Amino acid sequence: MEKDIKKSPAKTAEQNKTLSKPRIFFGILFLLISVVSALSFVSYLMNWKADQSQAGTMLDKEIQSSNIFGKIGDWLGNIFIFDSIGIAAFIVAFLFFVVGLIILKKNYFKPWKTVGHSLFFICWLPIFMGAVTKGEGVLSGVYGYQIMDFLNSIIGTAGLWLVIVVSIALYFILEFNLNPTNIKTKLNNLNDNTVGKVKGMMPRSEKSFEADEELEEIADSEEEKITVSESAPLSKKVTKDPVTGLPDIPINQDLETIVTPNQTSFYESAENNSVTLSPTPSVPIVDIAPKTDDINFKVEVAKTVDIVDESDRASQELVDKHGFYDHKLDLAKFQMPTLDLLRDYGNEEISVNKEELEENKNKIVGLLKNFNVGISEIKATIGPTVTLYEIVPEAGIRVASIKKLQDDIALNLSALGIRIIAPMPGKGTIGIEVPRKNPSMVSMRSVIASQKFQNSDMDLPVVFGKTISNEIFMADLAKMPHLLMAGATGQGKSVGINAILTSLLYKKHPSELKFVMVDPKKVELSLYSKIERHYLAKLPDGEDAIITDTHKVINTLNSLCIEMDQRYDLLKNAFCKNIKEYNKKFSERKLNPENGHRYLPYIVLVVDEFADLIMTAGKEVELPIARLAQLARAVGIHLIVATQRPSVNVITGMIKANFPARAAFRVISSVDSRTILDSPGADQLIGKGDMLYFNGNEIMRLQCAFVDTPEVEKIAEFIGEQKGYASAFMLPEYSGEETTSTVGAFDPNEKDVLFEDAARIIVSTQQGSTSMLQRQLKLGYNRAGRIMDQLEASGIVGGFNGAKAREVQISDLNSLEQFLEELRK
Ligand SMILES: Nc1ncnc2c1ncn2[C@@H]1O[C@H](COP(=O)(O)OP(=O)(O)OP(=O)(O)O)[C@@H](O)[C@H]1O
Repeated sequence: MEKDIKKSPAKTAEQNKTLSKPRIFFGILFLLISVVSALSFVSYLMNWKADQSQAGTMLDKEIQSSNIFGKIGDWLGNIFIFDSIGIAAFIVAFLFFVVGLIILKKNYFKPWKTVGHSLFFICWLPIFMGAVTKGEGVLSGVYGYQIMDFLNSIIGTAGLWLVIVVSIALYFILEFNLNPTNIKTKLNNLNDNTVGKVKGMMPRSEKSFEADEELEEIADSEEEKITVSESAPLSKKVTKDPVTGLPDIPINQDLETIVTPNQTSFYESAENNSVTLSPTPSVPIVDIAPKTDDINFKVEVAKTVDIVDESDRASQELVDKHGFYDHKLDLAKFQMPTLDLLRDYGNEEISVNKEELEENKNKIVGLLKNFNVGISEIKATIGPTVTLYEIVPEAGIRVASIKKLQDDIALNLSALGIRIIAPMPGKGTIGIEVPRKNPSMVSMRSVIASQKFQNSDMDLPVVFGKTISNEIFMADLAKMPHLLMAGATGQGKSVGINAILTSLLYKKHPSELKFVMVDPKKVELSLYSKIERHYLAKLPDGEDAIITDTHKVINTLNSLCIEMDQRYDLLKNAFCKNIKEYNKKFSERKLNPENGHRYLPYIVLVVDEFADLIMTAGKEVELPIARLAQLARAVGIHLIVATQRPSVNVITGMIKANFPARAAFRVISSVDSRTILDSPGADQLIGKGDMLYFNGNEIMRLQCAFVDTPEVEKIAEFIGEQKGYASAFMLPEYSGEETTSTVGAFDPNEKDVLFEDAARIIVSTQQGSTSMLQRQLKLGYNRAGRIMDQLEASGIVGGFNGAKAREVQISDLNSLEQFLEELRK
């Protein structure tokens, strides 16, 4: 026992770290009481005759005690040894020791078993000592002597000894399951063990000795674990079949549970220490695994379990010590934004204007009658901005004939934004959406405060607004998994982006979510710069987290691709299919940070004006975006790409194919609507947040929730004022071509085919600007940059001049032509 404490001081210290202070205090107190009383008892036994006369003189300083712990020791000895149970008092000291260990969570002893055994001996030993000493001395104590005397008077000396012998014999038979066959087997085993012991006396290397100790330790702890969960099977574990000598295991008992603890520790320790170990008698495996071929087979079975169990055990140990990994711990005090940051726009109850309803109904019915379309039923559902009239046409009416009437109905109702849904999916009706004269606003506050949003367990919950039946509409960005947004200027696209970002900010802790923001318009997303150290991600050399420069966008997108590849490697090494599984495993401490594992926050890339990027950087932006859209979903990278111009050269087939979720605000033409939604309708919207959402199956009309710039500002301020990380989340460094291309000596063989054209443009305009080259020659940034470097190397333009254009060294085109002639030679 002491050996156990000594042999792993580091481990003990580590465990103490996790013990509460009162636990440590009381644990040590009990251990001290046990040691003090044991020493007092020893000292008392040696000096009791002399000291007993001093009983009752505790406070008299004149009188000295010869007990090692003075009068207290003397007093303890008197109480426990003389007045009560004699030398069985040592068992009491031992019990204190066990209690101390249990408080310190050192489960070397099984509590109830220990208490049971101790009680038996506390009763039996004093009587036995009484019978042996006949009441002479203190070994039996008063209790032992009295009982012995009492029994003696009733059943005589022979009867007394019979009781003593029978009781101890019964104890051993019950405890060790002794019967004649068993004893025989034990004796046979004893012979084997003697040989083993002789072998064991051979000198062993220090390493193998340590390994043995470790084996014992692991076996102990494993055994303990099983006891906690399956105490019954464990008790059966040690019993053996009297005939075969094999472990006595019920048929329905899980063999692995029994064999595993010992086997596990055996193999693991052996591997860890790189030495071959023969199981020693101290390792419990020997108890349950006599040397027969069958048992070897069991060892094989256990070995498979071994690996899983051991890693689980290691992570379980870590979890026991430190608890689950808490990714929020760095910003443990972070407060999620409160509702009062969002403006209350007052009553949002939908007012029912009966006259308007009646009027519209009559107009629809009348018009359809004029075109010989009979209606058997009509029903109105009032939404925030739109009323949906559902009609059931009479039998024999063709749906197409009603669809054709869209413009006529719009004219008749003299309303913009009429949409006919024929037929309504899953309803067997035809829907006519008619905008209301006095639409009600859907505030961000009302949707964020809703039960639906508050109780949502989506990974990346996005609340868009309300449907036309006035229900709150939410979608999980993690499942979309990428969103394409389009809408002509002033139709609510920026408000829509803010609504998405706000929903995420209200639900996700900074450790769980990072945004990469691209804002070529420079003003739309600048509000979010305040949350840089909480929620934004950027390149290690990036100054601003919100990217406005096309050149930096390319680097950032490529860096995101690297992050995606790295995340895939991490997932592969962790045998996880997606980021959720991976993070769960990481939190359960099953992944070692030393192997590069880390908690992975979701990354949401937001591009506010995609058309602008495509126009300036073309394929260089399109390719990484398409790659991310194709692959990044499983690793938690999601894209929100918005554009004012949903033309086919901006939203190419490659982009469209990888963005299953689309949100369309009002667009200018039905061609644009088809580009974004693959169907017309977005051109019929009424603006101001009226939108269509397509999730790959059906198109839904929604009223986007309204969140104003001052509200977003308040939220950003609220977050920004709180303690954040030291910097923004760092994306991997991207060392693309543009960063490696250094301006060296000019090599005519390597010059770009457009080199001369570029030189002419530069000289004729006298402007050494890369972006001008991009525009004029319709090049991507990288290529234009490379040409500019070549122009610099050849001496046509001067060196890089910060924000200013480069100096042009040749003043006119004639001189340039001569110069180029020279270069060609
Ligand atoms: N959900 C909404 N509810 C009510 N009004 C809205 C909503 N969305 C937008 N609006 C109104 O429309 C105006 C323009 O919206 P927003 O700034 O989002 O347009 P946009 O499409 O982003 O334009 P741009 O592309 O030029 O930035 C807002 O100022 C607001 O008055």
